[in-house]
Amino acid sequence: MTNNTALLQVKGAGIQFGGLKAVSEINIELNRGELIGLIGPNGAGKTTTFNMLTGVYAPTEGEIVFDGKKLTGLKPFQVTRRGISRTFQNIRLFNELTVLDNVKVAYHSLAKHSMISSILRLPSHFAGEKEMEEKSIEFLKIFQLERYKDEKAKNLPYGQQRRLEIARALAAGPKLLLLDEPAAGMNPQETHELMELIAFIRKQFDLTILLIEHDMPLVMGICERIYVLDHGQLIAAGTPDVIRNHPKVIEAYLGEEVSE
Ligand SMILES: Nc1ncnc2c1ncn2[C@@H]1O[C@H](COP(=O)(O)OP(=O)(O)OP(=O)(O)O)[C@@H](O)[C@H]1O
Repeated sequence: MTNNTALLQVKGAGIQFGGLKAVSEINIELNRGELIGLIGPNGAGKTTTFNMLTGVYAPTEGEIVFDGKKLTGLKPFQVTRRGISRTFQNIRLFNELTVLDNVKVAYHSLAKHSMISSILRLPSHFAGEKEMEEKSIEFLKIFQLERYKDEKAKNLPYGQQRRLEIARALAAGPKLLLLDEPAAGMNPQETHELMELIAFIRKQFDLTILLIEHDMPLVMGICERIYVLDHGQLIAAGTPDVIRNHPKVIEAYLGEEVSE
């Protein structure tokens, strides 16, 4: 099925590492404004899919089209500029930088003032810096992190670090936000707050969101549709109700429990 309004089209994309086909000919289509889940047992190929979408790995088959243009072959920074931001399964913050600087770094790539004006310390540089700082603080407020702005990122409690990572991804001004297990390691209260926050930023920033998550209540509770990967293959796609009762999905997850 082709959809001209789709923001992202993954067309038969896959990747092979030596003899291992980590992801095989998957088709994913995200419409603008959707909040979609990507689930599957350990090692199913979820993070590898994110890595293909963000230019970390070039697919060895198929192609990826984003916002009407081919994405395949672009470098990660080019993908970010096209409008895709992500968070990582293992939090990747600049630990020694302050909370505020972590957001400013992301915002920097989009700032209007140039490197030359920064080096020459032209007035336009300072105007740009000020604007960048103000906007970064706005992001921190949304994530209730403003009071930590001068703390080093590494000193934040774990749940707050996860929120900071999302704030930083958002500061890059994406159209598509990829969240890799954003609730990992959070307690139920933090997870609940995170769900509300994800729903809020989606509306506020007109985002399309693709979410990898092992927390089933979270995925089932907020996603409109869900894609399921197993052994690098897409085994099911549909609404939470369809996925909950899908025989292949039940089998894939039973397999995981047994092997664990
Ligand atoms: N750079 C790489 N080189 C070789 N194999 C890789 C590479 N990256 C991923 N793989 C393999 O691809 C498969 C899929 O891994 P991936 O991390 O995408 O799974 P996942 O669904 O995200 O799992 P989890 O839920 O455990 O994070 C695994 O077998 C993994 O070992």
